[in-house]
Amino acid sequence: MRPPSSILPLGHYDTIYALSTAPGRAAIAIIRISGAGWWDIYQALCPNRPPPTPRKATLRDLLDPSDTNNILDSALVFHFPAPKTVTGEDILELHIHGGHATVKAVLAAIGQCRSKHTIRYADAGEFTRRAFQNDRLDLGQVEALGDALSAETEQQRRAAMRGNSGKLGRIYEEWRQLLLAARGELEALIDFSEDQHFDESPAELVRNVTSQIGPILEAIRRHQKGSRYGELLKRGIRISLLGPPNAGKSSLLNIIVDREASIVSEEAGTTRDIVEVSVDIGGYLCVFADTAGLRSSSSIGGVEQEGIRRAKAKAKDSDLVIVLASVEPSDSSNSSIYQLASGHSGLSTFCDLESLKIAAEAEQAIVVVNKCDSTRDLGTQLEYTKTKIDNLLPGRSPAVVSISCRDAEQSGGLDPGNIGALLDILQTTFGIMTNVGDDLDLLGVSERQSQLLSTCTECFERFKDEALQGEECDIVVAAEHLRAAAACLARITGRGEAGDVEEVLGIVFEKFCVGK
Ligand SMILES: Nc1nc2c(c(=O)[nH]1)N(C=O)[C@@H](CNc1ccc(C(=O)N[C@@H](CCC(=O)O)C(=O)O)cc1)CN2
Repeated sequence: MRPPSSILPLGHYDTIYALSTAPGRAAIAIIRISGAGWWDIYQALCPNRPPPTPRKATLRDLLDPSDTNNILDSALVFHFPAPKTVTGEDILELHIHGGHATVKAVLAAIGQCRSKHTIRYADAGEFTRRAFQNDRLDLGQVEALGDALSAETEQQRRAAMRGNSGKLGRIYEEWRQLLLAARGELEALIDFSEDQHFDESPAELVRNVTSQIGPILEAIRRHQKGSRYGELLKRGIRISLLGPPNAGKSSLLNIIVDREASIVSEEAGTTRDIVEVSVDIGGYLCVFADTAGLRSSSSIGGVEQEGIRRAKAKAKDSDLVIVLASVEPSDSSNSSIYQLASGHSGLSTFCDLESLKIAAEAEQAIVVVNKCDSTRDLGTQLEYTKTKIDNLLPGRSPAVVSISCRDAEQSGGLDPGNIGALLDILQTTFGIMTNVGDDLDLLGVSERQSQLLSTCTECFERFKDEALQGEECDIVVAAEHLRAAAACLARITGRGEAGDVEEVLGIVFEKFCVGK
């Protein structure tokens, strides 16, 4: 029988197959086969049966090619004819029962099929690589797919899907075409200026091109902002918990992650190193760094001092700083401790100045006042605390929330220890930190793409510098800057004259699993 699809595959690639669902026991497993060899595989497994109707589920017994009395499984099979498929090639999907032995037997049978096409097990990401090679996806979409596959939180998933539409790739391609056209005009000047009459003088032309790239430059800035926010969602929001020893940093972290993630001890200065814990708060991936308690005292040892140094460095590097203040009796041994407000029965609100200094410089900061136990009446004291913090961090007015780790650990109630309020404030803050405006697609710009956009703007700047020379402007040099800018855009999508596509593909496909 002739294969039902008369359309030849686009490239001359091996036929690849793989288990595309997770290995292990499951109700159903899907084996995907991509390439011209699909027909030989189908015939070997379903001898003398008519081809499946394209894109329709067809029930077939799969037989062992070396012993046709041995029915391997009763499966649903699908044929997706090239080129309108996910890889651009013919695809055969076998939806089989998920038992280990069934999957193993069917994979072994496919491996034994005879064909003039080489049939082999796929490498990691190879189906997606085919999609790229056959122009079904651009590099940005491949990256987004990788992100979608590794998304663990709702916001990671949303950011990944934003890069998936191909819209960004189309925009970059449009810009690239514009630049190439402008470069073409400049080069026409260079090549023919002696024997042809041009409406525009070279200086005028360069000026026109400069005004054409103005809006692109603006758009690039928006894309870079989107990328920063998208990365916050994808790689997680890095949060540092700062405060004096025993303020309750580790307890709070443990309550938040709801597991024993870092050492909790009554002894001051036990969290010497930085413990990083990832947690999903309202769909946002948060990476908490539980740092050594900050205190400046000559009596502390070298190891602890190193811990403090690292804590400060980490805090500078984080996206959000949570300063932990607490309500307790005064600790005279700690010179950097600061009394924010004094209250009843010898209790005051304390914070340390080092933490506040770091918060003053942080991208975002929140102050959490711990040890506000239900037994304490702290209303006015907390009001004073808020006012004091606003005075100490002018223009920042960070959210101040009171909690009690002790209540959270010990008692029931609706929201013991007010932790729910803290989590609400965190979520609101994350929303503000990642608010990219109406054009949500900008969240799909990856870090790699953003770096290329930076290089692209550098080329623009060089072009503009050259253009500013007016009559002295060197057209050859100016055209070269435009070519370099266009090449950056080509490397984003992996199309056009993108030189190092293989290298980029290597990086992008590292994330992929076999079967994808
Ligand atoms: N069984 C199965 N489920 C799957 C996939 C798959 O390959 N197989 N996918 C694998 O990633 C995802 C779906 N992605 C797909 C993307 C494009 C086409 C496709 O055939 N596109 C054609 C025709 C589109 C149409 O019918 O309108 C095209 O784009 O030309 C199929 C699946 C998730 N679920």
